[in-house]
Amino acid sequence: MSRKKEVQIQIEVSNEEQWKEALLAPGLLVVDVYQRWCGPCKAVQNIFRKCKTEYGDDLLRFAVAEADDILELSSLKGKCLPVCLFYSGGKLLSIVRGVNGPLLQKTILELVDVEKKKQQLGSKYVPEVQELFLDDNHQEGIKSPSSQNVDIDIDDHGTYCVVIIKPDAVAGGQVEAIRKKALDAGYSIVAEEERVLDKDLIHTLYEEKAEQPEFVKSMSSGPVHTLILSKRDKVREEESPLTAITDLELAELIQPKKRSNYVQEVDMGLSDCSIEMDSRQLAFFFPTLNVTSDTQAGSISEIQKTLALIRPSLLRKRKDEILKTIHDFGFQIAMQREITLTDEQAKEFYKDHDGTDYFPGLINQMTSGPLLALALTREDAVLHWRGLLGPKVVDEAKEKSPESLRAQFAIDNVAINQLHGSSTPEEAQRDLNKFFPTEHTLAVIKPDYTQELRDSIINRIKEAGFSISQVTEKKLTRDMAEEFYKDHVGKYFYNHLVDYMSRGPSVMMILSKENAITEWREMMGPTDPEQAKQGSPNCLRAQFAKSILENVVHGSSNVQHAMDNIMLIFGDIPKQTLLKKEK
Ligand SMILES: Nc1ncnc2c1ncn2[C@@H]1O[C@H](COP(=O)(O)OP(=O)(O)OP(=O)(O)O)[C@@H](O)[C@H]1O
Repeated sequence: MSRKKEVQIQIEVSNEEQWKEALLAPGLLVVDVYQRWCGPCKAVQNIFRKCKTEYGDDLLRFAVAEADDILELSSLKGKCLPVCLFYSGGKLLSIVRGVNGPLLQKTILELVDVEKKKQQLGSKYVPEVQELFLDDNHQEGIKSPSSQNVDIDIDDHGTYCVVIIKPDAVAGGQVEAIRKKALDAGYSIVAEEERVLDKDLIHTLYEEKAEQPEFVKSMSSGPVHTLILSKRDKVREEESPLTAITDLELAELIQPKKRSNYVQEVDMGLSDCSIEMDSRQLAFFFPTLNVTSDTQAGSISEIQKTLALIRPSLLRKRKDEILKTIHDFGFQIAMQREITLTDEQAKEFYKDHDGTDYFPGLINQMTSGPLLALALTREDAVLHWRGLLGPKVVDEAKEKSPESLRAQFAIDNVAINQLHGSSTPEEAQRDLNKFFPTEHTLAVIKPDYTQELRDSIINRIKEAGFSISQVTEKKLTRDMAEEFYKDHVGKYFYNHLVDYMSRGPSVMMILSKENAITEWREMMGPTDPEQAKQGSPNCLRAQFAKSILENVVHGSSNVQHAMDNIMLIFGDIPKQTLLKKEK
C-alpha cells in the first residue's frame, strides 16, 4: 500500500553554516524553532503549506531549526514553543509565539508584501518594518531604526500588559479590532491565545469576583482571547510616537466607554508589579512564556505544590521525555511515586466524573498499569501546570492547542488524555494527600550526644516540616540493640555497633510527614561522614558524625523497617497517637 508523500515544505537547518546560508538567501524566511523533545510543530507546517499555496512564490521560504543547534536561537531553549521567527536579508523582523494560525498567516502576508515591493521598487522602497533582536531572556527587542547598533533591554525598562478579551466580546467579533488598536498604538503582541475557562479555573484566576454568579457565567460562556503586549520605556525616553501611551490609555483605546464589559487590562509593569492576579493569569494563559523572577516581582509569585499524574500508557512509552519536559518548564519534582491503582481507588479519585460517557475509558486507562504521581513545585505551580496541559479532550487539544502537553503527549488510538493536574490549590492539597499520605519513620539520635546537639537536631527536624509524633530518651539494652541491628549480624563492625548503641541513652522519635522515610534519610546523609562531606556537606552526618560507626543519627530504610522498629521501641501504639505533635 503506498502512502501519499507530502512535499517537504521546510528546509532543515542544523548547523551554523546552514543557518547563515538560509538567512542570506533572498526573500522572506520563516523559521519554526523547536526543541528535541517535541519535534517540529505539525500544526505550523499545515499553516505554512496553506500560505505557500495561497501567496507563496520564490520570495517565501520556510525552515525548521532546533534551538540547541544554532547559537542565535539558544535563548529560546526551554521557553515558549513553538516560536516562529521571520527574517529578511538576515534581519529578524517579527516573532510569533504559539500556534496562532490567523496571526501567522497575517504576518506572512504582510511581510511577503514588503518583499514584493522591495523587488518591484528596488532601493527606492524603504519598508516601515523594524528590526528585532532576541535577548538572553528570549524577549525580542526593537533595534532602533536610527541607530541599528543600540539594543534596548526589556528587562530593565520594559512593560507587559495582559489583555483578556471576555467571551461576549470574542463572540461579538471584537478581537481583530482590539488587536489592531493595540498594534496601531505601538504595542507588539508577545503572545496570544484563546481558550475556554471552566468554573474551577475562574475561581482560581479571579478569587474576588468568583462569588458573583453573573461574572462566572459570562466568563465561562465561551472562549476568552488573551494577548500579552509589550512596549519599552527607552522608546519613551527617546520621545518616539509611543511616548505618551500608558496602560490605562491603552485600555481607553481598546474600548473607550464600556471597557470593563469587554476587556480586563492588567498592568504588568516589570519594576512595580504588585497585583498577585498578574502572575496567576500569566502562569495559566502563557505557561511557556518565561517572565523571569527578577522581571516578575518575586514576592508576588507563590511557590506552590501541585499533583501531576502521568497515566500508565504514557509512562510506559515516553517516561523520560515527559520528565525532561516537566523539568524544562521549571518544575521541581518534590515527591514521586509509581503506583498501580485498583478499580476502586481510580473510581474514588474520579468520582465526580461518574456517569459521564468517558468514565469507563478513564478508569480503564487509570488502572491499565503503574502510573506516576508527582508532587511538582514552582511559582504558581497549579496554574502553570494546568496551563501547560491544555484542553481536556485530546482531539480539541490537538486542534486548538497543538503545543499543549496533552496534544504533544497524546497516545495513538487512546481517547483519554495522558496527563492530570489539580485545578485549584485546595484540590492540589487533597490530591497530594491521596497519593502521598503521611508516612512515619523512626529517627534516633545515637548515644553520646550533648544537649546542644540534641536541640539543634530537633530544631532542624521541625524546620524541615516533620511532626514529631512521639519522642522518648531511652538506653537500649544489649538485646534490644542486637535486635535493632539484626540485619548486620556477622559483619565485622556488628559487635562494635551493638556496644555503641547500648552504651548510653538515645533520643528515639517517630517523625511524621508525607515521604518521611526518604526525606529523613536525605537529612541524615550517607552512612560514612567522609563521603557525606564530599557529596552533601549540609547533612547531619557531614556536620556532626565522628566516624562511620559513630555517625550520630539513624533512620528507617523502608516502611516495613519503620514499622518493625517503631514497634520495638514504642510498642503497639494506636495510629491516632502518631498524629499527636510534640508541643
Ligand atoms: N563499614 C562500616 N564500618 C563501621 N560501621 C559501619 C559500617 N557500615 C555501617 N556501619 C554502622 O552500622 C549502621 C547501620 O548501617 P547501615 O548500612 O544500615 O547504614 P544506615 O542505614 O545509613 O544507618 P542506620 O541504619 O544507622 O540509619 C551505620 O549507621 C553505622 O553506625
